[in-house]
Amino acid sequence: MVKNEKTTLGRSLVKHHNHMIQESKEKGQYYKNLQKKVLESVTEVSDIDAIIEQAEEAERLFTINHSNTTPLPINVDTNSSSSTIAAEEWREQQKIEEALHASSLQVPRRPPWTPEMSVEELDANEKQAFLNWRRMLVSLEENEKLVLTPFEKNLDIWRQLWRVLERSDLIVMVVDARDPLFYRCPDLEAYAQEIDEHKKIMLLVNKADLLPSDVREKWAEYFRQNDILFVFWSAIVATATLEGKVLKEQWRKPDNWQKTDDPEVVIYGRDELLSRLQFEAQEIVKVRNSKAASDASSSRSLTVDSQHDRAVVGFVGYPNVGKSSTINALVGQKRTGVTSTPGKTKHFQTLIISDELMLCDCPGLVFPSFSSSRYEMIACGVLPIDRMTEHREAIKVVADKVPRHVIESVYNISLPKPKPYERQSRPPHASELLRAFCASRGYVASSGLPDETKAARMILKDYIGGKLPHFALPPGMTKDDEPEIEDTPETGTLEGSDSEDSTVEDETESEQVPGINDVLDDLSSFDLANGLKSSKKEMAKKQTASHKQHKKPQRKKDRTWRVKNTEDGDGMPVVKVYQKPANTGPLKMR
Ligand SMILES: Nc1nc2c(ncn2[C@@H]2O[C@H](COP(=O)(O)OP(=O)(O)OP(=O)(O)O)[C@@H](O)[C@H]2O)c(=O)[nH]1
Repeated sequence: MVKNEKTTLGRSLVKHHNHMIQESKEKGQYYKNLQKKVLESVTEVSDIDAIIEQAEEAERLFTINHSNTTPLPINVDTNSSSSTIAAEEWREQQKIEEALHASSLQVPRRPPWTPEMSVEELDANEKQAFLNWRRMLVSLEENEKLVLTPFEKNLDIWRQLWRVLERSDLIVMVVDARDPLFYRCPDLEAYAQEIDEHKKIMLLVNKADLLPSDVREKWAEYFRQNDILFVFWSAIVATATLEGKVLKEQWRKPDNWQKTDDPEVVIYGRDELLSRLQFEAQEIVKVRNSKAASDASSSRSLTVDSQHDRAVVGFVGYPNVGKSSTINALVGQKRTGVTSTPGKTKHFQTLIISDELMLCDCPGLVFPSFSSSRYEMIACGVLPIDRMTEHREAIKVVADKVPRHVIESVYNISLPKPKPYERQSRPPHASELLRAFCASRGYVASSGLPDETKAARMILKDYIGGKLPHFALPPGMTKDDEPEIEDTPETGTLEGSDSEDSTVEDETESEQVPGINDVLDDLSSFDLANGLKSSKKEMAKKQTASHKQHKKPQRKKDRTWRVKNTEDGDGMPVVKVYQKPANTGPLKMR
């Protein structure tokens, strides 16, 4: 009897315990779901997701408005018929179409509002306007020659931008100095002026420490010619100076950074930037206030803080361009989170600097664009590396932009030379770069093949962080105008005769049809590493040391890339070096 009682009590205790666990699990899931909903950047929506999401939204709006919404056209097949036209010709036509539709590529506008509107009304209007905007972009994609790259699809993120634009007098568009136009959104400038004609946009060309001064000069010229207000800046250098850190040389010679007589080419310091921002913003406030005094009806365009005569400067831009780093440097302490992962800032923040100046940090936004591929966006740091599915596509962007000898020098690797029948100046193939990198570091996946995914991630991090130097030139400038990227010692990858051959062929730049000897040569030099030093010397060594070939089975020899290069000095310890964000490394600034 006593035993029975005990068993019942035990059972009910266990039952109660299990029940509590179940309850807490459910709660946990609930809060997790809630958290997920908070504010997440959405740039990738599959067709089916888009259909479901838009159907839900359309239905919701229908019940609110009782109005008929036309079905949203979804372009499910974006690739049709393109295969029939030659790639080059296709690209040309695409460019024409892109230019034709450039003006349709707008950022979404906030619908007109008044303070008297109810929250629900405001919300419904904004959602309807956003849906119309998405519809417009989808209809653009119906044109098979137009391909939109991933862009921000979360209304709440755009809402943050709307608020920052409305509040700010001066809007600072932060761009990455290595390709300022990629990160510039001209329509944002138009939109800011639609809100208030007095607002101005300034291009803050951040990460200027990664740009040689002669390239800065070229960009300065371009900005001046196109009436673009700009400032060269480096948040990382300003922060280091503020903290009294001595920045040591990183991967290039910094001595010529400030070698310029042009005050507009100099990289601004913190105090200079603060006073310039304050000056520009206060000018705007002054003009507006004097206009407002004569025209009382323009109260709608007054910024919130203009009542206090405090100028507001808003920072906007793509993810990862350095908005938060800039604000931290300007404020003088860490007020907003900084990481190399795009999309860190989720909500806009305001920071009062003084009675005269307030700063406003907006979450990074991926603006709609035609011109760049998803992989370019990953390589440029605006989409997270985690979104990379085809790592070779992303590495191709790197291989195309960083000169071959620079890659070899930075990584201390030898990339396979172009075959005699190929264009001698061709960039390395992604596969060549990845395999040479894996070989030098001994990266092997569980399958036993080179761990290209790991290599791709590391290379991309270096490319984004600045360890692999690269930069774009202003439109209209050719490669001949490109200054040589410095600090690239001869890697000694090329045998004397080979390099002579290549100089001759470089001049002609023609691709020849491979002869039978070339094909046989390629086959004989083929190995899994496809990028190791398969030089003639090595071949000769293999042939003469025939006794070694007898001792080692062929299979083992073909896989030498797995363990090769440990004597090259940068085996696994490289991980320690390269995993550290490149920009935390010290730089010397004069
Ligand atoms: N070399 C260099 N790197 C910089 C500079 N400014 C920022 N970075 C780096 O760029 C990365 C992104 O910086 P953040 O300040 O987080 O960029 P953000 O624009 O606020 O990013 P989101 O939060 O995604 O909007 C970090 O790894 C920074 O260390 C700079 O002037 N020079």
